[in-house]
Amino acid sequence: MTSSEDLARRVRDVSRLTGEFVLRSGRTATEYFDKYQFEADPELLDQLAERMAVLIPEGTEVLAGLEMGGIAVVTALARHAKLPTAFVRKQAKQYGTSRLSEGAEVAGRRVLVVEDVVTSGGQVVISTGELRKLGAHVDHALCVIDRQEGGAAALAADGITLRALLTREDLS
Ligand SMILES: O=P(O)(O)OC[C@H]1O[C@H](OP(=O)(O)OP(=O)(O)O)[C@H](O)[C@@H]1O
Ligand SMILES: O=C(O)c1cc(=O)[nH]c(=O)[nH]1
Repeated sequence: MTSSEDLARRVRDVSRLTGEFVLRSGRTATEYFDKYQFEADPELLDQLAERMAVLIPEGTEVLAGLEMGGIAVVTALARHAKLPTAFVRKQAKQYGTSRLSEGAEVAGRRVLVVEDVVTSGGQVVISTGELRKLGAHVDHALCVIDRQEGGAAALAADGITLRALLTREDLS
């Protein structure tokens, strides 16, 4: 099995970019992890998912991946966890089923929010709020990379405990 250090190195090698980046939160950064690079490599994504599966809190009934990068992660994770999966849009679909959360039913179930990268925690807080409005019980989120920029604290303030496979420190 690949060591944790080797896995972190592979993620860093394929996804770490330097330059000037505007982030989702509006912050600027000189370092950016292009998650689509590790998500586009099926072997690497599967190894990440295998490691993340052991971090799933006991009692989780549904895995909910966030659009867009979180969808690939949650799909890979579900293959290891054998749990039903929901795919959470940023905006409800404007036609057809009009759903914000597609796939597995979240109402009344213990839902784990699955994300690729957490920076400020803003997107997880927004999507968790929407899942809770749909009746989901959310108290944990799991991500591939925690950039360690206040996301865990922002989530904690909203009653969400963040678990991360890798931190920015692991990738430096
Ligand atoms: O913790 P935050 O400050 O909210 O930032 C992290 C969010 O930003 C990125 O998403 P992005 O907007 O790039 O969306 P995408 O997955 O649709 O590409 C990332 O996938 C998280 O959703
Ligand atoms: O905060 C973000 O928007 C963000 C940071 C990062 O490193 N990677 C990413 O995809 N989004």
